[in-house]
Amino acid sequence: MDARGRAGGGERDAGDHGRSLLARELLPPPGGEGPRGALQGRRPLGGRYRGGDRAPQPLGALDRRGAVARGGDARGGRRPRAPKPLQGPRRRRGAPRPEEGRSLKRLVAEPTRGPFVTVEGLDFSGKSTLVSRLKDELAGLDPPVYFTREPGGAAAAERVRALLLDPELEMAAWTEAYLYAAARAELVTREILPRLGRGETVVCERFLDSSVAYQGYGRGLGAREVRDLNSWAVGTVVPDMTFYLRLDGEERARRARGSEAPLDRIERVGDEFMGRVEVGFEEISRAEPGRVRVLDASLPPAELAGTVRDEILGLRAG
Ligand SMILES: Nc1ncnc2c1ncn2[C@@H]1O[C@H](COP(=O)(O)OP(=O)(O)OP(=O)(O)O)[C@@H](O)[C@H]1O
Ligand SMILES: Cc1cn([C@H]2C[C@H](O)[C@@H](COP(=O)(O)O)O2)c(=O)[nH]c1=O
Repeated sequence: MDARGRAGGGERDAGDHGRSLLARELLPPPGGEGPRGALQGRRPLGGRYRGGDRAPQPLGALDRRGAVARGGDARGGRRPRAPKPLQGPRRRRGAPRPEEGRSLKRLVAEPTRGPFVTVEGLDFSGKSTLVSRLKDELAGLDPPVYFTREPGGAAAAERVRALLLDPELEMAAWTEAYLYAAARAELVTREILPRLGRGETVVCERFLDSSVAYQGYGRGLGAREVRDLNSWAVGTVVPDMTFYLRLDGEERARRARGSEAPLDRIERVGDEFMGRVEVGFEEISRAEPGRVRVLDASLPPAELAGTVRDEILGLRAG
């Protein structure tokens, strides 16, 4: 349960059961080092990134297969030890399986990556309402649609969520940014990557854009710095499509007043902060019109859900 008493969308103890080959390769051995073997040789935590002038990988730059397949360092630097890539040719759903005689390993390495969709927006813009309708509209599909949220969606990440949203806690802006990134690393490694690798669709309420908007713009840490920090957490996982729920301040304030739940630590920061966060989301959507679809969040919930459902079905159809 979170600060508002809501259960996590995809919360479950990931455990070891049913984990895909890909996930097993990404997860550390017991007592091992970290979510990616790639974390060897990383820059030290703490202090600002002084890694020189290499730009982080632009969001939205990778195609669906490539986003998971390529194991290289998103910053073009030292190549991390790459996970085994999903690099085989794409097999259309229903097409004949590769001919007999090919090794099991080869077959395992050839699933079609599923679409990764995120829902973004300011607090009270209607993300949870939209996602809850989508759960009904997209139930029972094969491959399934998996719904999750950030921060959270995995046992350890839900614990981090509780810390992040605890109104009793104070923390430095970089501490906050690292904790969001840590929760993201857990969710990506344990839940998102394995599912995409099995061809499932993943819909995530908030993702990296929220860190860029809230910590990068809102807290003033810088969009590039926050993306850079998060490159270790997301690896090469980039949303195929992001729905940004745009809502004017007045309607947002009206919805906030109508909410009975106590405000969490971030919601308490104040209007100026939220104004900067909004600028962040607007900048992201301007910079990446191909990935970010802006929705008028004042439309009726059923209309919004219908639009997003159709887009997701379109993505699944390829
Ligand atoms: N399309 C809509 N039209 C009118 N009211 C809406 C709409 N969508 C959501 N609401 C209402 O706005 C309030 C906030 O919605 P919701 O909890 O879905 O937002 P949220 O973006 O998930 O918020 P948070 O990020 O703070 O969790 C709720 O009272 C909800 O009923
Ligand atoms: C992922 C992410 C979230 N936040 C903020 C945004 C919200 O205020 C809370 C999450 O609560 P919600 O009810 O689930 O929307 O956390 C952030 O500041 N940075 C992030 O990366």
